[in-house]
Amino acid sequence: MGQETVIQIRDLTKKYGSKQVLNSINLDIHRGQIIGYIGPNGAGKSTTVKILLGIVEGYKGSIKVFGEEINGGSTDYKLKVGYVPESGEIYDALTAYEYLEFIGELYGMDPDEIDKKGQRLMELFGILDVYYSRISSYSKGMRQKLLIIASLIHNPDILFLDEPLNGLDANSVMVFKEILADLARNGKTIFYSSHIMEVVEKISSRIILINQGQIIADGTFDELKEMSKEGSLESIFNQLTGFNRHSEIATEFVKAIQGV
Ligand SMILES: Nc1ncnc2c1ncn2[C@@H]1O[C@H](COP(=O)(O)OP(=O)(O)OP(=O)(O)O)[C@@H](O)[C@H]1O
Repeated sequence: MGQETVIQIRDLTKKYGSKQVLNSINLDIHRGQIIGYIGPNGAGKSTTVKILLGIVEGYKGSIKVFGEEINGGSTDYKLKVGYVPESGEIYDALTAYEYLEFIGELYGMDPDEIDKKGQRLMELFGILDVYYSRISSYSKGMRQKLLIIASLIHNPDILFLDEPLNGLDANSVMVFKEILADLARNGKTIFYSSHIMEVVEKISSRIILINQGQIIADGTFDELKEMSKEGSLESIFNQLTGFNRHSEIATEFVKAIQGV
């Protein structure tokens, strides 16, 4: 597969007002990698992803996707990108059929192709029976499955996932993890943001840990283990982000609830 760079980030810096949210991020992401992008709440993960997607502007530095600077005006690269947002902004009043037609057409797909593919993917996820039902009637997991299908319907080369397992049952999680591995084997690049360390540890070919807007670790799970001498990704995460007050905070929290 070689080392084809699909995303190149140089000195990416972003401020909201006077708050420095990203502080000189440098990254080269290669074709076929599954990047586990992790970090504490507020570290800057979503901001990075939204900048890469062209949703957030006003940053400093350079970002090239497939060799092209993304603030250069061309939005062609967006056709090659899929995105599962953390909180699904989804049109409740539409049916899955209507929603997928809408999304697919934005990507320039043929309506019949969208319909055929949409039905097949819904069938494989076990939700074909609600294809013509309004999304407002869906369970949480059904909505998540639809969001995943919508992000993949145009066969993107890069996939950004923000807590994609939200609401999925254990069987669906297993299927989805296999899908990600298969996609990566087929040369797709996956940017996976999550707080579920056991999953990130298992599926990622490379883990990037961001803290206070800076990359503080970047490597395979084995390399991170070697670096920190900790066993699980959860404990590596705690150690590298300098956090060891779990019990103390929990005790104080329970005391505060009880008013003591
Ligand atoms: N639109 C905004 N205006 C002002 N500040 C923002 C905005 N969006 C994000 N921030 C700030 O930027 C910082 C990084 O936020 P971001 O959403 O990137 O974090 P994150 O790593 O994705 O966190 P989480 O794990 O909680 O989702 C936070 O301090 C947040 O308050």
